[in-house]
Amino acid sequence: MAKINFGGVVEDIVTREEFPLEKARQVLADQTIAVIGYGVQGPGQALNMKDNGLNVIVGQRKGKTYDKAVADGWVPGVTLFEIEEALEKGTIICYLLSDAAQIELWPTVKKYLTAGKSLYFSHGFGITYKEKTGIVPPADVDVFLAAPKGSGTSLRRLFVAGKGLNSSFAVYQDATGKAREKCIAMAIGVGSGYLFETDFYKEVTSDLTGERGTLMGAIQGIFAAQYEVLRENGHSPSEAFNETVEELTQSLMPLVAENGMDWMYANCSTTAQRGALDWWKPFRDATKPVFAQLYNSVKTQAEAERSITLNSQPDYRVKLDAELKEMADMEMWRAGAAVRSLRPENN
Ligand SMILES: NC(=O)c1ccc[n+]([C@@H]2O[C@H](COP(=O)([O-])OP(=O)(O)OC[C@H]3O[C@@H](n4cnc5c(N)ncnc54)[C@H](O)[C@@H]3O)[C@@H](O)[C@H]2O)c1
Ligand SMILES: CC(C)(O)[C@@H](O)C(=O)O
Ligand SMILES: [Mg+2]
Ligand SMILES: [Mg+2]
Repeated sequence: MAKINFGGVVEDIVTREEFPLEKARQVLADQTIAVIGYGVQGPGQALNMKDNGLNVIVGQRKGKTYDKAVADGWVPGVTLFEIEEALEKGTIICYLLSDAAQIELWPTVKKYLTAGKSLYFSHGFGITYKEKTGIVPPADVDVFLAAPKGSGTSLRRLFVAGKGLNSSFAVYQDATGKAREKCIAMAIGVGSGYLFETDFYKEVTSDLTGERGTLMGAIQGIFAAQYEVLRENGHSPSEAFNETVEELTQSLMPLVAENGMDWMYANCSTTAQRGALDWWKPFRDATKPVFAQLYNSVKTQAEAERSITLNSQPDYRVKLDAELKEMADMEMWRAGAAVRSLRPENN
């Protein structure tokens, strides 16, 4: 493992140089990798592994998503199967159903986890909350995870562009003595950039915090707050949207991604520098208690409980669609659709 200094803290990291794709292919040469579920992570991981020369099949129930798998080039009866058939053929079972569906399907999956097989996750959820999920793998299978730090959509897009999302990896159970090398090989195979090690608890705890926090929940909240203040003070929707979201995503964030926010601060107007230097701490101080509350809600498993209970109800889809529609109907995101349609590349 490479020792990398992250701002003063040295961590062991796996890079593609130390664990090249060729090594991943050797480790996984005799394996049939069954990707169960073809939602968001399923397609990204399955297609990347196939393009990386690994032996991959997909297990998906019939319907629209199965048809999408066919459209993506998976061949029924050859590389695309009903879930149970894929579970039977697979030696590494990639459990990429939604976290709620993983609970429902677990009794079926467990039947096919015979000695020496591997169970792969992209989240620490099912195992960490085993008292709630009932997901307790047999002792004679390897259990590990590789969790791409981003959407399955970007995992695929970046792979196609010759880049890679970073992933965390963790081994929960090593029955064969080979779990760790299989885990790393899988993480490289799905198209990761570099890998950092974690455990199932830390993965789920940081992931639930991140997606509820700065990655989605907090940022949506801050967008809404600023947009509302601008609108309440007479600014037009286009002005409010451009100054809240469009400039961030189109201009500043790509630069922050390349160079960091410290560079961004050093490369804006002196007027912006003064104000942004003055205001970041009040924003930190105002939101930190909310982040502490969020972390606590994750730690006490209240978030897991809520997610399992609400996502397992029969009318879950209907209720979710209503909540998503409410967001899509916000003036801010309707203004956003209009702004996006005006981007030169969309004309
Ligand atoms: N979405 C992401 O980008 C992302 C990123 C990192 C990790 N993860 C993790 O990866 C795993 C998969 O997440 P996802 O977002 O790709 O899942 P998803 O919500 O897109 O669902 C995946 C599949 O589950 C199937 N499914 C749902 N209910 C089912 C049922 N009752 N019976 C059979 N099949 C059913 C769907 O057909 C779909 O193919 C989860 O553990 C998630 O936390 C997701
Ligand atoms: C893409 C995310 C938000 O990082 C993932 O954690 C998810 O659950 O979808
Ligand atoms: Mg997540
Ligand atoms: Mg995540």
